[in-house]
Amino acid sequence: MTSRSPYLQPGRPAGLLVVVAVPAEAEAVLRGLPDGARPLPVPGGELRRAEPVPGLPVDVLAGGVGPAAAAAAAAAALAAHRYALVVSAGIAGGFAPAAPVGSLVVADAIVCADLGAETPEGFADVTELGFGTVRRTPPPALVEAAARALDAVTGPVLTVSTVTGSAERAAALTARHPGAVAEAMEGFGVAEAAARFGVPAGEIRAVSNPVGPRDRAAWRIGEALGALERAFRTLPYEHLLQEVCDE
Ligand SMILES: O=C(O)c1cccc(C(=O)CC[C@H]2O[C@@H](n3cnc4c(=O)[nH]cnc43)[C@H](O)[C@@H]2O)c1
Repeated sequence: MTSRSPYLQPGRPAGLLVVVAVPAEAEAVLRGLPDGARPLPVPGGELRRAEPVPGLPVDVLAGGVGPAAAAAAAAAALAAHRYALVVSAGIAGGFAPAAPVGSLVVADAIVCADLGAETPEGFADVTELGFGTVRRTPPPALVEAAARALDAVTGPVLTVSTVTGSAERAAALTARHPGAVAEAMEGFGVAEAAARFGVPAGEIRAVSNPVGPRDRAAWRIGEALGALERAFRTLPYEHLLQEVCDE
């Protein structure tokens, strides 16, 4: 096993960190994992550690809603424990027709869609403005293995700080990010924290609502949480960890 990450040393266990936003998502993920997850402290709270494969810990942390809370929570866990892979997970809005309600999505790019400035020529992201990045790319082998196992759609997943509530904004996002399959609020924060620790990151989402005109009554959160549970029951953990260690 070879790895560029200083966090993956031979003989030292390193598992998977799953960062969700809220406790309902954490419970759904944990229902998909073997019983007996135990609490472990992290700065500012606690996570729950399950072991779907002996010696392979899967830690589930509810980090809060939005990219800032997610980044802070992920960084705290990464500083406290050793991980080979970090995954942002939860419910999301799906872009039609690629990602209908109830479907699962695996990000092949994690894109911060609203970090930038309005200019006379339109929106310019921070990369265009000359500061940092708005895109993190999960390891392709990880994306392929997870998507195959979950029968999931793959494509860019956008991180936004405001849930889209109009057809106009949905159209603007797909025009700027062709092929985007979903939007959520935490993925880029988690990926930024992971990058700082030299750990690969991915994003898995279960679609609870279409991205578009605001219709809160149409959100199918129960259905999405069920899909999230199935995803975490199905993931081939050993294979995924091996893929990122072999990168
Ligand atoms: O609009 C509301 O009334 C409302 C009430 C409670 C919660 C919300 C949220 O926006 C929760 C955001 C939460 O869920 C993820 N999520 C799910 N669907 C979307 C979406 O279409 N766009 C962005 N984020 C979404 C997100 O990752 C947050 O964790 C709204």
